[in-house]
Amino acid sequence: MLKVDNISFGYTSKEVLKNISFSANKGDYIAVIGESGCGKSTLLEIIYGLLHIEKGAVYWNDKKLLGPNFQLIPGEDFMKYLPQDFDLMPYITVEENIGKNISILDPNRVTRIQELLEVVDMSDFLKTKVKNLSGGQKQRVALAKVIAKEPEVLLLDEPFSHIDNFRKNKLRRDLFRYLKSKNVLCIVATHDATDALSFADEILVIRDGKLVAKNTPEALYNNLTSEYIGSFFNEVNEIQLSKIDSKSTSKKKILFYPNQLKLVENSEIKATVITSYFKGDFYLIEANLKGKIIFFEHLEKLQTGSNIYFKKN
Ligand SMILES: Nc1ncnc2c1ncn2[C@@H]1O[C@H](COP(=O)(O)OP(=O)(O)OP(=O)(O)O)[C@@H](O)[C@H]1O
Repeated sequence: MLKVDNISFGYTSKEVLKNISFSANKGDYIAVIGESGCGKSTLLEIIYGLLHIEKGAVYWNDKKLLGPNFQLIPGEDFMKYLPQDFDLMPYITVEENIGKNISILDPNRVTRIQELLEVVDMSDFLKTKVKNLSGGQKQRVALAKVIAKEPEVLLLDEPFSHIDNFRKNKLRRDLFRYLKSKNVLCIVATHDATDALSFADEILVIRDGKLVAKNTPEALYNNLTSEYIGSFFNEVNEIQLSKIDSKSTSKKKILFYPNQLKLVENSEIKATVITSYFKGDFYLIEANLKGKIIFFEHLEKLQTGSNIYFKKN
């Protein structure tokens, strides 16, 4: 089990991580989300042992990890960390790069490299020099390289940021299935809602260096209590209750997703259409409701300026 116990850290006197605690088990996939600069990469670097912490500690199976001030080479052997600027050697081939993380004494070396390249869908590039690959291809090779060592803990920082949507979905499914089968604990810092919602066992939400929520994807999505968290997954409407309930005089604000508003023939909740955004299966409609911008889903495009009426699901 990995235990992060009350860690705080600052690059300068200003703390960028504050009292972070959580634990995770082998085989878990934990997604770390939060706005840019909130401290996600810093957290991964502390866990891996690249940054020295004065406050708090990180434990693996009850053993306290020493951190960079006590190691000749910073970083733990049983972990692998893939930073945002994936570290590959450009002038050697894909095969040689991945081979760097597999012992030359391993009798299955060649088949392991092939198996890893299959996971990231790069089998055709075995003999290609890394400098001749695109950004997304390099990222896939970098992923194959970090899993080559069969780490017990894998820390990935924005692992699919250079990969097109066309490949991303299959790659995510193949990679996370592979990591589960090997019982690897994987912690991923991500801006991508699908990385977190569809694959994670648990999501950690960081805001201004603090851990503000930790829960399953379903619990976080369905219990919409914070615009900060909800807007990571979808558009979030925040509306004063009295604007959608004529009987209410409450100043209380409620939060809801676009699919929780339904268009009706007539009602007391009237809005004006601003724009319709095509989303594939539906249009996301932006409308003005008594001076407040709201979003809702609708199957057809709506005329800008037309009046519409709602009820809340
Ligand atoms: N080497 C450094 N020296 C000083 N400050 C740093 C350093 N690295 C990061 N920071 C600062 O620490 C804070 C947290 O940065 P971090 O990279 O952990 O955020 P993040 O959540 O990973 O951001 P992003 O999503 O943009 O990658 C930011 O304010 C950043 O400017």
